[in-house]
Amino acid sequence: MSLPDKAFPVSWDQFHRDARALAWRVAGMQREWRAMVAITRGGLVPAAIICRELGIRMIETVCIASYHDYDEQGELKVLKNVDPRLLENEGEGILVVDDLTDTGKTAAIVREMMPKAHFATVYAKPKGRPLIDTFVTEVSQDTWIYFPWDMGLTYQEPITKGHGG
Ligand SMILES: O=P(O)(O)OC[C@H]1O[C@H](OP(=O)(O)OP(=O)(O)O)[C@H](O)[C@@H]1O
Ligand code: HPA
Ligand SMILES: [Mg+2]
Repeated sequence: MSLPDKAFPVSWDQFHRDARALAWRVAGMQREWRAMVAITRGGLVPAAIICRELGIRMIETVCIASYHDYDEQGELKVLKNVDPRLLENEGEGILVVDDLTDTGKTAAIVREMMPKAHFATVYAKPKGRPLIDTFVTEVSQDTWIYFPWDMGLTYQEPITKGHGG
């Protein structure tokens, strides 16, 4: 796997704060949501935080699998679709949640199913941004976001090691 130029590690605390900030933004729209759709698997985490904040109890998933590398994304496969009732009215009143949009390919597939749904992600990269209605933080396209559920505590070399410090 090739490594990204820049790394953006996110702790559980920071993710909770950022997901809550996304909930505040969506709450500010003062809309009633028919249901929330989480894009698995990454979207399940912000979905849990946001549905709690917004009082949404009807939670559905759309399950999409992809082979992912930093600069390469394989074919996307829809493993499970949403309940057809949510597709009524082109997804109007549905809040779709994911952890991030990168190339926008995942969001584009779900957008095709529900063109009128509201798409919210915690993080966004420039290519995916046009596909998303609300997000919290934008990072550059050459940044890899490291989510807390993909990380563990490891020893860090001192910054000055090997530099005469
Ligand atoms: O905008 P894109 O380039 O499509 O990338 C964004 C998607 O990639 C990640 O999911 P991934 O497919 O890695 O699967 P996961 O959520 O199961 O980890 C992330 O959770 C988004 O869903
Ligand atoms: N981080 C984690 N998963 C991802 C990313 C990222 O920056 N882009 C696409 N899937
Ligand atoms: Mg995902």
